[in-house]
Amino acid sequence: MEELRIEDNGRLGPIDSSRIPRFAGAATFARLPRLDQVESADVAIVGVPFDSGVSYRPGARFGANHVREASRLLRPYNPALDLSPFAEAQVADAGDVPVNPFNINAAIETIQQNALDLTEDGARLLTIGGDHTIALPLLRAAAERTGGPVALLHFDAHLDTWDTYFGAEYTHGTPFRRAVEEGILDTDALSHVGTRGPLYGKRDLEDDRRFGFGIVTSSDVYYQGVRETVAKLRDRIGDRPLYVSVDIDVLDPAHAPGTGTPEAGGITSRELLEILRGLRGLNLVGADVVEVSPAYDHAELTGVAASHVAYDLVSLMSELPKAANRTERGAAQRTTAGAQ
Ligand SMILES: N=C(N)NCCCC(=O)O
Ligand SMILES: [Zn+2]
Ligand SMILES: [Zn+2]
Repeated sequence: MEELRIEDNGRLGPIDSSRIPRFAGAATFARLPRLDQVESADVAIVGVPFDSGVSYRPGARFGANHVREASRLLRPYNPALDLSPFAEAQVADAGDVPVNPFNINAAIETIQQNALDLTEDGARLLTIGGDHTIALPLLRAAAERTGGPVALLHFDAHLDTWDTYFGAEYTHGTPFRRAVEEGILDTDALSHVGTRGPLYGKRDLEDDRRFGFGIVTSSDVYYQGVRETVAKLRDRIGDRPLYVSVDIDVLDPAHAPGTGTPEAGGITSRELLEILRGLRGLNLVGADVVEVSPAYDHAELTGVAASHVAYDLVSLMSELPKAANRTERGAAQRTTAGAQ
């Protein structure tokens, strides 16, 4: 069947929802073309169906396709930024990374390799998870591409700088401690936003501070508001290469019930979107939206919130030039299959 896509500014855009009902056909993110349907992408969106690193409720392996389904209603013009992201840049859906559900180390390696492959030509990568374990290989790939440590802006109810769970080093509660240990994060420019909820002990916060993180808690966002939050974050990030990781549980469970480790007292989707829009112009080299677990979702609330978060992140990326990669890995070094 003919796809009847919008073409704008030479870019192959979404299927035209005025001619093919938006609820028809297979879902790609925002009904965009698949990566194999375009010559090359400036912004690629990839799914990582992996949830073998969770400590509580499972199901985030189904998150990427849930977000794709919920993204059918997105439209091509973003009024909040006065921008048409799919005309500004060629954006495409790269499908899912074929991750091993039984071997976390193998999955991490596959994710890293696929992220490197997808960014080889300077494309900026937005990943839809998956549990938060996947941020580690994505950060490794981002740091390899930029040729040094990256700034991190981490939206989450949780710190995710814990050490181990049941002796396991690579879990969804530990990616950012591992990343600091590996030297791939710029420890002058690390921020958590939306943190809240009970911890194991005060030591969690002491460790986190020692690693270099600054914290804007969920309550801080409430008391100081979006503008001051954005100003503080921008100040800390400066012009460094920036990776943004969004755990959807940063939102209050009322806004995003479909997640694995929910905590009361979260920020609203409006606050999150406004903070993201406040990052306009920063050197966003990569981003993810993780921890969407559809079995716990209701009325697609979480899927819709995550799809809008992804849309605004793609909008920010669409305005940036292709990334100037500092390092490149030859094809011979690749050991894994390309994204499916
Ligand atoms: N990354 C997420 N969503 N959660 C981490 C929670 C770790 C814990 O169960 O203590
Ligand atoms: Zn979390
Ligand atoms: Zn997390």
